[in-house]
Amino acid sequence: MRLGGRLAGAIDVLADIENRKRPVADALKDWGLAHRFAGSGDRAAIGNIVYDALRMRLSHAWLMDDDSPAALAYAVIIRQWHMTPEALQSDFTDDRFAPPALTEANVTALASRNLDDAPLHVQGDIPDWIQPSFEANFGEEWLVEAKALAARPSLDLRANTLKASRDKVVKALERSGAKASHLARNGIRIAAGEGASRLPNVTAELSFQKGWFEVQDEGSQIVADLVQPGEHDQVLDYCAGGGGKTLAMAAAMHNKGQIHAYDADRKRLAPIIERLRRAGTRNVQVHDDPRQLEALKDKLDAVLVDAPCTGTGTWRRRPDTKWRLTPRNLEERISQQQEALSEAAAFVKPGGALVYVTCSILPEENDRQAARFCENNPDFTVASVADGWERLFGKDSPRPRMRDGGGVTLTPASTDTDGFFFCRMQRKS
Ligand SMILES: C[S@@+](CC[C@H](N)C(=O)[O-])C[C@H]1O[C@@H](n2cnc3c(N)ncnc32)[C@H](O)[C@@H]1O
Repeated sequence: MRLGGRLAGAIDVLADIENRKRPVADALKDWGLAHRFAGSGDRAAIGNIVYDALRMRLSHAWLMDDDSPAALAYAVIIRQWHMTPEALQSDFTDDRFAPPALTEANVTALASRNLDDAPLHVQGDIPDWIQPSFEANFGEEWLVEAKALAARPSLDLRANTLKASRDKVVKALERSGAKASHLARNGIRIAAGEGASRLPNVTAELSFQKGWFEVQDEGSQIVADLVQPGEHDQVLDYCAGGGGKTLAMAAAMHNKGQIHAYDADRKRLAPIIERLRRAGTRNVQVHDDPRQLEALKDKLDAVLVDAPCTGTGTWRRRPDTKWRLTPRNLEERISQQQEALSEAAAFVKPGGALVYVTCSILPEENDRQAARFCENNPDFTVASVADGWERLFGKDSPRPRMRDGGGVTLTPASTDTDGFFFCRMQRKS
């Protein structure tokens, strides 16, 4: 397929997502099934246009004075893939699969509008109602943070040191452009490509089947590292889900001590079994019934609550969720977080730690939750993360946003990772 056919395909997918309120992955998959002649390169290029359009939906629509799927898709090629409207039109003249040309109104708007004149939330490509939360969290830097959340993310992997060193994994994935990450100790990064370029399917590699590495954002690796579980510790991962953090902690503990992995949702927990097997993990017990945890009350050195959240820190990877999020969703997540925190706290032994993590960058879900928890549970106080950060990642490493309150926020703009919040609350001895 030439660019015209790919652009037309992306317009169909964007229309499907909008009309039927469908997840991006489902809409892309259906398009692929209905167009079996399209090769993997075509499908990847269409996916790139769709994801790029959703990441910068507001600013694209403002500059085109049009939020139709066609206007958004054209804006991607012109603004993000750096082709001029003239070059595009000449490329499309003999392409019968190309979409209808840009409208006169689009061309005029694009030539005359300047994004500096747009409302600030449009410049930052975030929903208007969430701007005050960004301002509260990042002060004058909020627009920089918002813009960084609209960029394409890299593909991040974690070397599973139970089976292979980071060097060994980097070598195995050399032809994919894999390099050691700057921050995470076992992190490996494959840079985001530009335009139609696609990321490699690393899970098809033999080295993945052998358990040498996991796909995990560097931010997620860093927060798991910051838990700093000792080799003889008893740890509970209370919201273990598919086990991303459990696996990272199990390797950091050198397969020693004990991790209990629990999740209230059995379906989310299910994939952990196969992942633990592939990783060669021997220090994890999986629990899908809260009654199995009864005997652990007041006994554990560290309890991790990787809480359900709005996922605002992962907007680069899941840009459709940016536009679906509502104030009501945020309220729901806040109350689920409070519930999970108060349930999990019961397992922390005197002198132990309750670790609170989200993949959100909103203060309502982060510092404010930690502060509220400590206010209601005077047995717990927030501990500083600064020393641990230096010890783990070095003095000169990029710094997350640290607050006086003790929690740290990782962001694409500060640490070049997904957005994550980490806070350690120590229980009195
Ligand atoms: C952010 S996800 C966890 C991701 C996982 N830790 C990882 O690293 O792959 C949050 C999880 O919390 C679980 N959850 C929500 N409320 C819970 C509760 N009260 N008790 C236990 N798990 C809960 C959800 O089912 C969901 O799987």
